[in-house]
Amino acid sequence: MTRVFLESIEKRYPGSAPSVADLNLTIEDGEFFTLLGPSGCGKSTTLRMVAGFIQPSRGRILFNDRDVTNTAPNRRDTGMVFQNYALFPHMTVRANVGYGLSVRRTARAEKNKRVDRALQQVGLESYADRRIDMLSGGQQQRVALARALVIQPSVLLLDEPLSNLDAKLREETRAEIRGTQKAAGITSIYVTHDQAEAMAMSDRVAILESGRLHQVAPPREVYHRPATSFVARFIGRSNVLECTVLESSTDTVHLKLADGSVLRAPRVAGTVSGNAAAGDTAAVSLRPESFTMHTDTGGQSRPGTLRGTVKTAEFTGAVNVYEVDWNGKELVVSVPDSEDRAQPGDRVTLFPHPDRVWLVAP
Ligand SMILES: Nc1ncnc2c1ncn2[C@@H]1O[C@H](COP(=O)(O)OP(=O)(O)OP(=O)(O)O)[C@@H](O)[C@H]1O
Repeated sequence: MTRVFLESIEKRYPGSAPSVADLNLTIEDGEFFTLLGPSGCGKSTTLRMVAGFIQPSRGRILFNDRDVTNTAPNRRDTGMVFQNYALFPHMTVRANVGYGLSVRRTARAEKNKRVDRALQQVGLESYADRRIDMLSGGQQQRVALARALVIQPSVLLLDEPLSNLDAKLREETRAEIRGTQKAAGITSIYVTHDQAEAMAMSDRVAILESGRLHQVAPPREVYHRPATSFVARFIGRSNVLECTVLESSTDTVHLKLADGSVLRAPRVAGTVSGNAAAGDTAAVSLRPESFTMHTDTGGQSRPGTLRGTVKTAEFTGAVNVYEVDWNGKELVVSVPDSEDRAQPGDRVTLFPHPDRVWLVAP
């Protein structure tokens, strides 16, 4: 039963901007929590501070009420899975998994019992006596997971564990890791730059950029209610457009786009829209699938719509993806395939669904 608290954590290397700046996070007991962001955003540095390999320049790290900020890595009670597995290739699976217990001088019978259980947890019972160099990459990564689980850590730390696997194996292994973590109920912190992986596996995701935290939320919320334009663009695809707030009522914000079109967005307390006031400049995120699209029949523009010209049309199976030139900007629109397909050069009217118009911090 472990909650992890990061309190005002900063990591600054001499002569450069902070790698991690004023980071506050609470990771709940049993949670699968992911640190997500592009290369260099500070996710590995954060994970390594929790492991104890890197000392924060400022702030505290707590496991429940135990302050571990100055505790040595081997006394923190964490298990770690690395990108490159870090296994002993000439030793057997059993010897690798049991290594941490041997170091801790665990009695042989107890050690065997725990190794068997860990191998069972990752589905590798029948490989116990194989040498590591005779396993596939995915199997090696499962051995690395078993080795971390066998010491029954309070917190499991995983640093891009799937990035050496090919795409298909990565998808299979992510489901296995997630299943094993849930069954074991261990508080876990996972680092990845792959947003699809983060969305598929996590209870909650923290999105970092240049050492700064943009948002912490469950995957669906991050997708449908991104806090900032960076999150809207980094998670899936989005059309992010500058706008001005015209007025806000109890549950709706009216906004004006660059071409003068007026859209309505839901007003939700605790988000950018909740604080929107007339005259503010903001940005609006419109996911490609949040539109319906019709071939333009001319006449006056209707309120709440955008008019543009199709530049490209791509059939992808279930949906057609269009690039639409709107006011000199390229919008991506994804609509279900139908008889009424638009062609490049067609004038179209886009109807954003009012519930899917989402205000974000610029
Ligand atoms: N030992 C160091 N000395 C100076 N700067 C460092 C050091 N280690 C990391 N950094 C810098 O800190 C920032 C964050 O690095 P970090 O490795 O945490 O990023 P990351 O998000 O994990 O990236 P990646 O996905 O590429 O591993 C980067 O700008 C990096 O250059």
